[in-house]
Amino acid sequence: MNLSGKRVFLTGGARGIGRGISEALLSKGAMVMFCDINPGTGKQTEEELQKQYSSDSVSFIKADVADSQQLKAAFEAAVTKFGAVDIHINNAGILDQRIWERMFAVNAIGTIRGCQIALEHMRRDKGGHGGVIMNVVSMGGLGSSYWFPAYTASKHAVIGFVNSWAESPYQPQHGVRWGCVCPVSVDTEMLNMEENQIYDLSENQKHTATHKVQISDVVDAFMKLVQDENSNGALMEVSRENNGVYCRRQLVYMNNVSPPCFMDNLPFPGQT
Ligand SMILES: NC(=O)C1=CN([C@@H]2O[C@H](COP(=O)(O)OP(=O)(O)OC[C@H]3O[C@@H](n4cnc5c(N)ncnc54)[C@H](O)[C@@H]3O)[C@@H](O)[C@H]2O)C=CC1
Ligand SMILES: CC/C=C\CC(=O)/C=C/C=C\C=C\C=C\[C@@H](O)[C@@H](O)C/C=C\CCC(=O)O
Repeated sequence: MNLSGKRVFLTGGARGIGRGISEALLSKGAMVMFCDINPGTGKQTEEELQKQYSSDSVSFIKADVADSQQLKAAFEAAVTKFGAVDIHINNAGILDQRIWERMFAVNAIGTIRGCQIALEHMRRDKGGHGGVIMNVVSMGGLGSSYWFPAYTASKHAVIGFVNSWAESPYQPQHGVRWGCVCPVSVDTEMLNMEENQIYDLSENQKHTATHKVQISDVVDAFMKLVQDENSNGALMEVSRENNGVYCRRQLVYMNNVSPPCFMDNLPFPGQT
């Protein structure tokens, strides 16, 4: 997929992985509008990216993804500015077991709502132009993680939702391609946690020190996934062991026959 001229809306782009993805897309000629709950960092990032690229190609809008009206208004602002959105990226997320219901509202409900808003806009069977919906999930969404169960559940919810749309027999009519990047711990502000924010903080810190990856690793994997037009409903792991490897790479629906799912890290047939 050629990213030049593509119109992107991304959530949680003020810093961290979201900012990294925005920069990579801008460097390929895409246009990005990003939202964030933090107006100070959002504005600052907007200024820095506008200097580096151009003021037309990137802009910030304040929105809390857990607030349906704010999220919808932010997405609509991108549609108004660009004419349409081709790529929607749900990235905003938090990790704090003390406020697990809020965490669900942001990670699961905010992401699912983002998918629904983007799908309604993009689906060809309702007059849209098709598009791509990508999600920054977590390796926690692929299995169990006893040190943050509710966070893990919020990420499982996203994968269940995305899989269901990606595998729909109507997916070809929708013309929307789906994907999830699933990183292990990433060296971002999210790792700066207080006691009680997760269970077993010290054990987790030891694990993180030896396993964490960098934002650039997630960005590289994301760029591979977003450009791979032969994927739909793919889950891409980002870890030191399996960086940018498909845990599941699902073929685009063909002839109305359920496509194969690859649930391991073996190379996709025909790939090295
Ligand atoms: N850092 C890590 O170890 C990992 C992070 N992830 C996921 O990656 C995504 C990005 O995380 P990071 O960049 O690491 O975190 P981060 O904390 O550095 O950045 C998250 C951004 O999202 C924004 N945000 C938070 N709540 C929001 C809301 N309600 N509405 C709009 N914006 C909001 C924050 O203000 C911040 O700018 C999250 O979904 C996270 O769960 C996944 C695996 C590992
Ligand atoms: C410290 C927390 C910071 C950020 C949040 C976050 O998302 C971090 C996640 C870090 C690690 C999660 C690992 C979870 C792993 C288990 O669910 C595994 O059982 C995954 C299972 C299979 C993966 C596919 C494979 O390798 O075959």
